[in-house]
Amino acid sequence: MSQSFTPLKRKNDQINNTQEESDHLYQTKELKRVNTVIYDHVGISQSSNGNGGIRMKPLNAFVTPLLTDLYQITMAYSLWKNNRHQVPTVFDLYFRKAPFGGEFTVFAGLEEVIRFVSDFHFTKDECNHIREMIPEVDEGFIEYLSKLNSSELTLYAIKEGSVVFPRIPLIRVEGPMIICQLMETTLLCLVNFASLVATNAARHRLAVGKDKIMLEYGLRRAQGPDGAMSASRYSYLGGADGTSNVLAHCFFGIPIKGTHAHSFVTSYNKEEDLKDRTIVDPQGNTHDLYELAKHYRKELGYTNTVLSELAAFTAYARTFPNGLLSLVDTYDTMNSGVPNFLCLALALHKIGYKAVGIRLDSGDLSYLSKASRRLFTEVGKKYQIDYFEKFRIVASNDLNEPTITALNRQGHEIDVFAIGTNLVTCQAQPALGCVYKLVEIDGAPRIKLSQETSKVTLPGRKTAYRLYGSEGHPLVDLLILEQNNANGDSQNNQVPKVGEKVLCLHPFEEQKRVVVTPKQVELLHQKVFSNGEVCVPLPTLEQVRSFCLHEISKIREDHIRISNPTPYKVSVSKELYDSLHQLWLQSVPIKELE
Ligand SMILES: Nc1ncnc2c1ncn2[C@@H]1O[C@H](COP(=O)(O)OP(=O)(O)OP(=O)(O)O)[C@@H](O)[C@H]1O
Ligand SMILES: O=P(O)(O)OC[C@H]1O[C@H](OP(=O)(O)OP(=O)(O)O)[C@H](O)[C@@H]1O
Ligand SMILES: O=C(O)c1cccnc1
Ligand SMILES: [Mg+2]
Repeated sequence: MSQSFTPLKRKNDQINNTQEESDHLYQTKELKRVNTVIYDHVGISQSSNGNGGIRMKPLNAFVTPLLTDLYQITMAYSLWKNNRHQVPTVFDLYFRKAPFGGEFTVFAGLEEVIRFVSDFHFTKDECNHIREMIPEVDEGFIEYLSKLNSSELTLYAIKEGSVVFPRIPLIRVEGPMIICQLMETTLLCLVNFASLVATNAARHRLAVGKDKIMLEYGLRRAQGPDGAMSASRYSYLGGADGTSNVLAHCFFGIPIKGTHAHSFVTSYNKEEDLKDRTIVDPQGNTHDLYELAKHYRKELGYTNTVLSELAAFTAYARTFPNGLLSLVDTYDTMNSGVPNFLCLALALHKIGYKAVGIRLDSGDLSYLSKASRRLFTEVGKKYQIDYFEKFRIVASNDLNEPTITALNRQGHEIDVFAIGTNLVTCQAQPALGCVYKLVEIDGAPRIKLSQETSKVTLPGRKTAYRLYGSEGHPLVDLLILEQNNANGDSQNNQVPKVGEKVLCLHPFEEQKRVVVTPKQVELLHQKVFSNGEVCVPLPTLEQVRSFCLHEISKIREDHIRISNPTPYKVSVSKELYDSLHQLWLQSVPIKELE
């Protein structure tokens, strides 16, 4: 391979930006500016490449056909050389094991997949790069690539935000071998991290509980800028209520939240650093806020609190008189931070404003949250101010699922869990293992064998149904073979029906089988892309998040609980079971013993 390198610039080539961004994009005025500066690929555009359909662009400019492994391109070249490139194929994208020792996964990343597929084409620059990388390449192949697009691809997928289980194809890709194969790495890259983060967020959400707020604070610890943007987006999808990431707010419309850092407190070294102590009340009268706070400090006997901290809180309160949320652990949470906050809360109250609360960022968060709440209630009672006992308590500091579970066990008074590192880096499991496997070629099912049964692929063109029980919970996901009729339309064989018994078999363990009489049957796959066009309206991030939370609420509690969850049943129809095992037998070479 040649080592020469020409820097690549991918512009808004070949696309006439004749249509403004459509409503489904995350729009705010600011957002559009950000889009054009940072992500020059954003927007829906009328296609100019002949297929007449709507094309969408990936939100991230790195998402191009070259965001792939070299072997995809060398294989593509070989397929073309050997005239195998047009052979019809079917590929499944699925995972084998749910992450974090759990039994469920939240499927995310589909919108980016659809955008990537819809925009799929090699620019002139990219073709030149391929020519540089493979000097022996035939010019005919480069010519072929320059005209290649996704018009012959068809994608079926489960809805983004769905709760999904092992072995069920999340996406089924159909089309000529060359283009299906060229999808592999990029699609996996787009689905794996997105689904991992969404699942991580969903699990943290379950730990935190419905009535509490969960914020994502991970930007500084994320895996680079792209990791951070994806992490904020998919944490929100999976159940976070907001982020501290400003660009994610501007770009995706995620609610933005924040407090202040220790440096803001330590930057005040002495009282005199607070040059202006005054504040104007809602009626327009000026008060000395700092003196007023010190008055309460004396009245309450909090004489040992750190005055420079009180000065810092005053400075913040002057800036945001109705938004004071103080970080209270810089010097001593219970002997300085919380009392100082209360002095300012009283001063603000006196002149017609309301403080918001505190953030705890170290120490025993159970004990400190309870002790703070006690003090809020005590002072609130003393001065007969009702809302004091409800001051918001935000907790941060390396929170993760086990810590949150421990806090729940011990009891706490935390209202908001702000989670950074563990949420965005998925420290408990850094990758999801979605794979992309060939399951049919030229109409014939294909199988990939393995010593490990779990790695054997399920051959053939399959679709999935979710069968629900009488209590409204999903009982089992069932994969059945799908066949094409003479028109090329799909025809479902043995489709499960409400009220009719269905035999559901474990794909590899014959003795594990159940008969289900579903109360509701849900088709999981829908056609999302065909004939060069996106076939479904893309929901907003907000809609996908609501859908995700609703789907999680439908799953039986024991499947999603944190410790020792019950495995959810993923099964195959009798026809698929027979086809799989027949193919398996045919494919295993018979060993000869001597
Ligand atoms: N009640 C609790 N039960 C279980 N874990 C807790 C509890 N309170 C806090 N934690 C967790 O314990 C860890 C404490 O962190 P660490 O040992 O670094 O101390 P720290 O409080 O941050 O001290 P420092 O002030 O030195 O930074 C954090 O991960 C925090 O989330
Ligand atoms: O702990 P995380 O879940 O990653 O949440 C984000 C952390 O980032 C901030 O401080 P930083 O960690 O930068 O400094 P600190 O630990 O000294 O507070 C914040 O105060 C949190 O502690
Ligand atoms: O706003 C905050 O409190 C914040 C944001 C990011 C990281 N740590 C804290
Ligand atoms: Mg920290």
